[in-house]
Formats: sequence, C-alpha cells, structure tokens
Amino acid sequence: MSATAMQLDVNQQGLQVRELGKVFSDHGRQVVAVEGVSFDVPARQVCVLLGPSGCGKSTVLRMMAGLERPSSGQVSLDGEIVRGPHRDRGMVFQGYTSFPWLKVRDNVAYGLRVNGDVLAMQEGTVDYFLERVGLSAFADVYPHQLSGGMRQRVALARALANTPKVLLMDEPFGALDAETRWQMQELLLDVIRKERMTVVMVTHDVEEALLLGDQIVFLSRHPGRVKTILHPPFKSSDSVNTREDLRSHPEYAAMERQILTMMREEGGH
Ligand SMILES: Nc1ncnc2c1ncn2[C@@H]1O[C@H](COP(=O)(O)OP(=O)(O)OP(=O)(O)O)[C@@H](O)[C@H]1O
Repeated sequence: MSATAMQLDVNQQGLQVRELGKVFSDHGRQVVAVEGVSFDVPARQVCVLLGPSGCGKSTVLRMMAGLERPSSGQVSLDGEIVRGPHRDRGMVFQGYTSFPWLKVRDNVAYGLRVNGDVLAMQEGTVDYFLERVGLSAFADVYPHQLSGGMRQRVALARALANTPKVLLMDEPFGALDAETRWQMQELLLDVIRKERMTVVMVTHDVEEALLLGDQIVFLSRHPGRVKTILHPPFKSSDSVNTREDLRSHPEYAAMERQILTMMREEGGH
C-alpha cells in the first residue's frame, strides 16, 4: 500500500477509512471479507454502505465502530485512529435493543447514566430527544407496550442523547414492516437534517440509501471492495421530505436503475 493512501489528514473533520481490510479465519480457512476499502465521510454528512448480501458492509461498519479490529488499514475520526468502541461513535442495530425492565425515559437516559454524565441529571436532554423521535407521550411506559417501530425510535433517541460525533447504524429498520420502515426513514431524515448529524448506515434497501445518503459507497463482494461511490442529491434537497417526493424527483429513476444494475452484476438481486 502506498504511503499516500494511508496518509491521514489530522485536520480533517469526520471519518476517514483508509485501505481497510479484514481477513477472518473460518474453520482453519482464511476468508478475505474486505480488502483495500477507502472512503471519507465529511462531518455532518450521511454515508450509506450498500451492496449485495455478504459483501462486507457490516464488517466495515464494525471496524468503524471499533468492535472489530482491521487486518490492514485503518479508520480515523477527526484525525484520531479508531482503536476500540467509544461514545463518540454511537451504534443502532437492527434488533430492538431497549432494556425491557426500564421505562422509555430511563432507556433513553441509560447511556448518559453509564457514562456518569451530568446531563443525566438534566431531564431536558432526554425530553428533547424523546420529542425529536415523537415519543414524548410514551416516556413513562415500558418497551413491551410499544410497537416495533416505536421501540426502534427509543433506540435512536438513546443513541442521539449521548450526542455522539458519529451515528453508526446497521440495518436499523431491517426488522420493520414496509410502512413503518418508511415512517422511520422519513423521521430519520428529519432528525439528521435538524441535528446535522454525521451518520454511517448499512442497508440493503435502495430507496432508503437514496433518500438518506449524501454519499453511497457501493461494495462488490468476495472480497468486499469499493465498486463505486455515488452522491445522490435528495437528502440535501428541500423538496424531498417523503417517499412520494423521492419517487417523483426527476433524478430518482435513473439513480435507482444504476444501483439495481450494479446489484444484478454483483449477483445480489
Ligand atoms: N466472524 C466471522 N467469521 C468468519 N467469517 C465472517 C465473520 N463475519 C463475517 N464473515 C464473512 O465476511 C463476509 C462479509 O460479511 P458481512 O456480514 O460483513 O457482509 P454484509 O454485506 O454485511 O452481509 P449482509 O448484507 O448479508 O448482512 C461474509 O462472507 C461473511 O460470511
């Protein structure tokens, strides 16, 4: 790998992924899951990792989270190399990760308490993020009293309340039915625009990628490499707020087609 490819710009705000590689050992067999993956996520932008099943999306995200150690290359946040999990990088997973024995309010406050944050004393932080995800009226109920979509909003509010520098999301809406999924995508679009969040999100869903991403990093598989990087115009457009707006946008059909063609080439659909 060249010195320039690995060079980090310590002044750059946001995430830098440089020549990232991961080799797993599977029953004595070496599996090259990801190889030579490089891209940048500027602060306050949303980057979507898209590609066919098994192309290494989750592996790349887990290395960005510090949950998986790279075999080669590195990830840095604001010029600092990622060496393990940190509250600067908040995670939201596909499954419902709320604590069943805690009320919604206490689930959202949980991360703050664990981190001994003085903000935990400030009910305002929790109330603010409950309001942002539309759950103010449900602050004092338990997660089992909520629908799947609402529980995923609790997970989102909890991640946001920690005010991470970056939100990392692995198929956060993958377990939801189609209609709830759309509601969540529109809600997330609204939240990340207002909070000006830096987000990296893994998805299989082409519409989701186009609605939410400033940048789509499309990975090919075996091993996972960057096939192409796209820059959809929809998230930064004032005229796209809903699914209907997205689908009727003049650039939507061509971009969707381009991605579906790549999925087919990679044998994903
Ligand atoms: N812990 C592990 N041990 C061995 N192989 C692994 C491990 N984790 C992932 N892999 C392999 O690495 C490759 C990439 O997996 P990964 O889950 O990152 O892909 P993905 O694009 O997120 O897949 P999907 O879209 O199906 O969730 C796959 O071939 C997978 O089998």
